[in-house]
Amino acid sequence: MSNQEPLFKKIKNYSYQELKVFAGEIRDYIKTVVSKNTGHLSSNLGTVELTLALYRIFDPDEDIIIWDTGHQAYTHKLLTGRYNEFETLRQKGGISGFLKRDESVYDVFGAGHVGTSIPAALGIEKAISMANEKKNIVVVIGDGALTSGISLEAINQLKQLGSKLKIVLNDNAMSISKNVGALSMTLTDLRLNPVYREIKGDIKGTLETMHMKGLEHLLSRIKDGIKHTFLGDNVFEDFGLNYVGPVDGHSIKEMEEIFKTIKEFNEPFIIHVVTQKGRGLEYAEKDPAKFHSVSKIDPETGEKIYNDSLITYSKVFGNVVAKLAEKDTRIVAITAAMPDGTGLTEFARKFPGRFYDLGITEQLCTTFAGGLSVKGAKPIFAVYSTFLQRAFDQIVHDIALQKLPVIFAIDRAGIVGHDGATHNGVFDIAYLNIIPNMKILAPSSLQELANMFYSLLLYEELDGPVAIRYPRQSEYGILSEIIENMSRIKLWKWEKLINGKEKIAVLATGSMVQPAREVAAKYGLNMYNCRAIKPLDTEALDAILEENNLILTVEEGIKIGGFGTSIMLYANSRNYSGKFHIMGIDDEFSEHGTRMEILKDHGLDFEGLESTIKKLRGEMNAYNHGIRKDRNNITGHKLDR
Ligand SMILES: Cc1ncc(C[n+]2csc(CCOP(=O)(O)OP(=O)(O)O)c2C)c(N)n1
Ligand SMILES: CC(=O)[C@@H](O)[C@H](O)COP(=O)(O)O
Ligand SMILES: [Mg+2]
Repeated sequence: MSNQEPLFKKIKNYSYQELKVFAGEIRDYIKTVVSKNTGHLSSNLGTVELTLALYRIFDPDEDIIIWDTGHQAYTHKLLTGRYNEFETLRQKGGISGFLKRDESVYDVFGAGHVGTSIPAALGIEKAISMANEKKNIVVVIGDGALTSGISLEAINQLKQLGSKLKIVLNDNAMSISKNVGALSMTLTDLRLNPVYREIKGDIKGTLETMHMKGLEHLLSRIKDGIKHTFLGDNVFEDFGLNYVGPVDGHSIKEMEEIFKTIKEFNEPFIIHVVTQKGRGLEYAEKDPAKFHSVSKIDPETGEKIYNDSLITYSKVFGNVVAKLAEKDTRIVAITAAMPDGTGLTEFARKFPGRFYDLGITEQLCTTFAGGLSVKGAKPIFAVYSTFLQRAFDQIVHDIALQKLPVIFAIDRAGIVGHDGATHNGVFDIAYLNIIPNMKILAPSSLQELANMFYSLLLYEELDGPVAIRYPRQSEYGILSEIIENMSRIKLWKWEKLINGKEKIAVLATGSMVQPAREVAAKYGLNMYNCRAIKPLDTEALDAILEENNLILTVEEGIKIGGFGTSIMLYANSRNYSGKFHIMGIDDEFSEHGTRMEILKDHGLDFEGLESTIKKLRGEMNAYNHGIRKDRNNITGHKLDR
């Protein structure tokens, strides 16, 4: 935890001119660090003035300020004692790119997934009132996050719970891509409707008069005249919130006036602040979605610094399904606000009528896919592993129980790298493995990913849901060749890759096949690509149990409930008497760093796999040698007699 004096104390004395200069410095600093460390660029450039204004009026030592998601809270980090450490953003051992309670007392509620701010703030508000304390509680939430299920569920409770939350709605009309849904249209209306604009013009003057006349006058006006100023009669009023706005999110002065005023009220408010995603950096302003989350870039041009011949699993997935959808008109693709990240942009362009971006609604997407499948469509829900966690019950109750043929394309499965603990997709094997009727596949290469979708979509009669999990990884490959070379594979059969010399079998799945294969080749071990995680290929497994004295399983996922656990249970049911070892991720949350650094921490890189395999092989040989020696001893002893 940082010992630096928090800057939010200092900025209270800055003039507006000094604030303007400081905002420029912050933008430069964010650009410099993010371009070399990776991170969230556009969203953070948009919240600089908003954070400065907020922290001049509300005091993080006195008030409670909760940020949703945290991908836009870099200025918050800079102002709350982490200015120097910001250089280490998202690096191993450095500060997190999201909100983390262990990192700072000012990160009141940890986040990374959207929509947690209003629910958590409501709980905090109730706990404070139980302790007879009084504090201002402020939430900062984006227009995208506002549309997520739990945000709306929480807003629905505000009135009933007598909440006094001050919700700052940071509206940039964007989720990662363009925001979608009716609420986003309402926000556009509020932003653009000339009636509101006109009234907005009144706000400043009215507030000034109100301040002059004092607080009592202010309070007396809240129910009547205030509505004229605070634009009532919109959807938020129905939920018990006083609506204020729209406010210019790049005018510190304008925001301060509003924040100062609403702070005086013991009433719940939504303050509609309009910001520009990517503000102040030309390339980010032009294409905020592209610079939402960036890998290393040239800070001046925004050009990516990467090897052009590497392609991602997401890109192959997206282009493959866009190709296959030409052949089968029943194929439909769904995303929960991640069309770019999941690689579905090409599909959306080619088949707008068969593409659904339903906003940040993983639960809705899952059950919606179920509905589509009931009437003969072939829905593919493309989703990051970590976000699919939100839809566990929908997978169980709506999909698997009813044996509905929904395909889950699970991207970012495994360690994601710099995003860290909130985003690692390490639980999906375990949480899907335990669901009856669920099938799970994991490709070991880009070509195998293409072949899996090809075989599944064009040849397989599905009798229930299938998940295909693949990592946040780039590999060498040429997209056109991968698509041209697509062929039918036996989806549920494991592939023996190496006929070893020893009675040791390595059973690896997905991203772990390639590194495990290198080690197995070096030591002459039997090596299998276990592309089907569930159901197990029991025909192959029976033979493996028969032929080997040591079985090692390797997966990029949590060990408990994972692939290795399934093999162990099966081996146990067959009274396997050989040795068994599971390699995967221990029962802990992994930190941030590069993907390779974190895999190394878990012993899942080449060196880690080699050292475990060498050790186990050594123990095995010593054991066998021991048995032979014991046998010799016994025999010798007998001879002695
Ligand atoms: C549950 C969940 N689903 C998806 C995401 C991915 N995600 C991160 S930020 C974001 C967009 C949020 O939009 P908004 O709240 O408006 O923030 P902005 O970036 O526009 O400031 C999405 C979809 C997530 N973090 N959590
Ligand atoms: C904040 C958030 O959840 C997303 O922006 C996520 O960080 C993107 O991850 P990728 O960079 O892997 O697409
Ligand atoms: Mg937004």
